[in-house]
Order: sequence, then structure tokens, then C-alpha cells
Amino acid sequence: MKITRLSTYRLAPRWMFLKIETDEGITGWGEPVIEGRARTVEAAVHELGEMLIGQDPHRINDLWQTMYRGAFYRGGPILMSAIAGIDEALWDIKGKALGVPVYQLLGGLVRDKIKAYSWVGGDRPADVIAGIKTLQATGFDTFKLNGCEEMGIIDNIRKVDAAVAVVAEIRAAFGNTIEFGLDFHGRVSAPMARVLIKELEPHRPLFIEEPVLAEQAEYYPRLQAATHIPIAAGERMFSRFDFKRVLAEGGLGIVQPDLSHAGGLTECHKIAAMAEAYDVAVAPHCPLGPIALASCLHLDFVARNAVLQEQSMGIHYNKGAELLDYVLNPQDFSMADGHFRPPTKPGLGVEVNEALVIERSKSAPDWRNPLWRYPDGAVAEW
Ligand SMILES: O=C(O)[C@H](O)[C@@H](O)[C@@H](O)[C@H](O)CO
Ligand SMILES: [Mg+2]
Repeated sequence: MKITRLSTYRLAPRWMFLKIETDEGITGWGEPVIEGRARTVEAAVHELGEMLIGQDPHRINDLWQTMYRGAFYRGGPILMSAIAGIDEALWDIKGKALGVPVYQLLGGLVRDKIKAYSWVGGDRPADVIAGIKTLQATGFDTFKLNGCEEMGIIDNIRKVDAAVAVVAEIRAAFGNTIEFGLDFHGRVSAPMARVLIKELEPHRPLFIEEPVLAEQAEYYPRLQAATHIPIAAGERMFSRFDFKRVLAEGGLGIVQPDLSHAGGLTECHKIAAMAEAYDVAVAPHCPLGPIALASCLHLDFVARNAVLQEQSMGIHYNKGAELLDYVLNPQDFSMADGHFRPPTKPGLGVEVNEALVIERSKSAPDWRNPLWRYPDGAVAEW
């Protein structure tokens, strides 16, 4: 079998789909994207594509190593997202060619279902009680919200109290019937993270995510040592090599690699195995589309240390399209009791509505994340 063509489709809300065609009529789909830089990743995909045409898509490991090591400069969000989407599509092709779901090619099921969680509250946590009640009624008992709004490098206790009040209200309203992760979203400096975490401990969040930016990852072990609340991070870490330093220092309770940012299923499967060696859980990051989610599910169903799956249904970013709008088999992604069941169809298990994708790609928005500023005018972390 030989790769014959790569086609990319940028789509609302902020996604990009990749279609890889072969000379045997089997096509694979991937989702190479880094939110806010879709066009840059698209260029990287087509640069890599020049080397892929004519290659055997079954040789995923060799193609992955060639894409990664064949370039003197490597790693980072753009190149690893491009490799990720290509890797996802190659696994899709392999599964379709062999007639099995991808997880069967990675040793088969390790579990029968995987718990999902849902976002509530938007960029600045609001209306979270109503949001949780609505989602709780559909079977969710695990949620995630932003742990704070903008937070100054050193901020005042009123801002800390405001962040804690949201969380205290949740715990008061739902008691121990729900779990929730708090995503600091990299908004908080290392000194303020210590203050916030300490004040939030009594309300027992399930985890605290990106308490500081990934470029400050050396603080993850120090923050983890200072609290019993699991520290989670990984959406802005893009290969085993980004994770190894933090894992070796004991710095995370949960790793959250994004299968569309961190080299795809090939790399994230290795990251999950590394994490398991350190008794660390994996909860794949996925605020994206259906192909990214499907890739995560195949990891969730082979990695024993997978504990939670993020999914973007109803997420505050999905303006202009919802998680399953471009999918012909939404029933395969239905959740029962807040869990996903294993994909059943060959490959990744996503039947892409290609006609709709082609049509909608003609008017794709150029999504950009907001630029926040502090009251004094300095740029704040979003
Ligand atoms: O945990 C999450 O889903 C993420 O922090 C998410 O909010 C960001 O990755 C966002 O997609 C960046 O544009
Ligand atoms: Mg996050």
C-alpha cells in the first residue's frame, strides 16, 4: 500500500481534519491542530507530506521516527501537532486495512468503559452550579472548570477569595456527589499557585491542572510536594522528552497529553506507559473534535492508568460547530452514565461526513485565543 495524497480541512469551531489517501482506496483521518495556529500546523503537515507520498502507511513507527528525527529541529506544539494528526490518520488506515479497531492492534481492551468529564463555567467561571446540575442530570459526575479568572503575578486576597468562593459554592451545593478538576490554565504564577492551592485544599478538588505554565514545569514537583491534591498537566508538553523530567522528579499525579498535540497515538501510548512506571494516572486532554477524541479513546482502552477522558461536548469554545457535527456515526460516541464505551468500527472508528467537511472548510474561521490584559495594561495569561 502507498500513500497518495494528504488533504487538510480547517473547520469551525477551531479544528483541522487531515485525510490521507492510499493507492488501495483506504483513507485515514487525523486531527492535526494546535488551537489558534491551524494554518501554521497545516503548512507543517504539507511539508511533512512531501516525504510521505509513496511511502507504505503501515510503517507507522518508521514514518513517525522519520518525521521526528529526520528534522534537525524538532518538538514543540506546531511540529508535534502535525506529526500527531498524521499519526492518527496512519493508525486509522492500518485499522481499516486489517478490519479492527485500533485498540485491538495495541493489545486489546484493558477496560470496558472510560469515565468522561465535562467542562462547566467558561473562560471565567460563571453559572457553574446550573451547568453542573444540567450535566449531572445526563449522567456526569465529574467536571472541570477554570480555577480562577486573570490572576496577577502577586494578587490580592480579594481575588483569591473570589476564586475560592466559586469552588466553595460548588462543594456546598453538591457535597461529595461530584468531583471537579480546577484548571488554573497556566494563568497563575508560582508564588500565587502556592497561595491558591492551599486555600482550595479544604474544598477537595479532584486535581489542579496547569497550576503554572508548562515552561515552569520545574515547579510541578515542588507544588505537588506542597499539597495532597493531585497536580495535573500535559496539554502543553509535546513528547516523552517533555514529560520525562517532570515524571522523574515526582511532579505530577496526572499527565494530560493531547493526542493531537503530542505526536499522536504512537507517542502518547509511550507517554502513558512512562507515567504508569511512576504510578501516575493519564487523563488525555481533548477540547477538540471527534477524530482527536476517538484517538484518545483508543489510548484509554489500552492504558490501565487511564482514568478520565476530557471531551468537548458543550465546551465554551465550540462556537459554530459541536463535537459530533461532522460525524456520520454519532451513536458510536454516545455516553451512558458519564462513560464512553469502546469504539467498534475498524480504524479510529470515526465516519467523517466528508461532503460536509469539504463544504464547511470553505468558510473556516481563524480562531484565536483571547488576549487578556491586567488592569495596569500588562499582558495577562489567558
Ligand atoms: O484543559 C483544557 O481543555 C484546556 O486548558 C483548554 O482550555 C485549552 O487547551 C484551550 O483549548 C486552548 O485553546
Ligand atoms: Mg487545561
